Amino acid sequence: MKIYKTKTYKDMSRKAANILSAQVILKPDCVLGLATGSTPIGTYDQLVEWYEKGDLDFSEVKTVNLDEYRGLTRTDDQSYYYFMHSHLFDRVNIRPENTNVPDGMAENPDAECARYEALIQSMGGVDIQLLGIGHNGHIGFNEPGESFAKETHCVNLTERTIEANKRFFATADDVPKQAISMGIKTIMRARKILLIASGEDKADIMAQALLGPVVPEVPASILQMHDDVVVVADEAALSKIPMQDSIG
Ligand SMILES: O=P(O)(O)OC[C@H]1O[C@](O)(CO)[C@@H](O)[C@@H]1O
Repeated sequence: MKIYKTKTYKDMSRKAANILSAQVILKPDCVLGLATGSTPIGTYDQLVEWYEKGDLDFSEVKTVNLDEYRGLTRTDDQSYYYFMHSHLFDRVNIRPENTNVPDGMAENPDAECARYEALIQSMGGVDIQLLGIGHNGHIGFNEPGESFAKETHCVNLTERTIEANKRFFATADDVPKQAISMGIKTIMRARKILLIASGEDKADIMAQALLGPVVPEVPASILQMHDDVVVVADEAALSKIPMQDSIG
């Protein structure tokens, strides 16, 4: 595991975008695994900036997103489909047909999970998977206690996640109670994983995830078992991890 400590959120975003860009430049038809949440927004903004300068070409890039709420339409501004289009897909030259987000409106969610998992495999797997981390250690929507062996599946969101995400909705009651998410097994199959985190409120969980025991109660702890993980986080998020290096 390689850990880059940056001074600020902006530096974190630039470094993360740098790592994703390197993947796109080295393999123009790569498969990027993408994430939502507030943390990756700066990373996507940086990628867009470099694209606008002519330094990046997404015309052959394919993407698969980690997760999607159940019950939100694509036009709902809180759906992850909408998020990805507004923060990245509609701002670069990626082909819409090369982007993939689970269908949260699928009538048969189990069939949708199976379709999505098969799709990822048929694309040849994920070259680099971007991840944020929840305060309870979730990655994607894999909540504490879930088996590490799961592939794409339907998830019941925890109260803590609903609480954390209610800031994006009118009330906590409006936050969907379920989601479709890549499982830990799916995530761990990615050839490279890029975990990003920012802010003091993530310091405890980052220390638990990176230094604590590998247990389903801290889903992100499984990343210690992956042989190509890069962590990019700001000083605040890494403040409970003893280390020297700092960039940016
Ligand atoms: O980046 P944020 O907003 O702190 O969210 C952290 C995690 O929580 C989620 O938004 C889901 O609750 C994930 O998509 C994300 O990785």
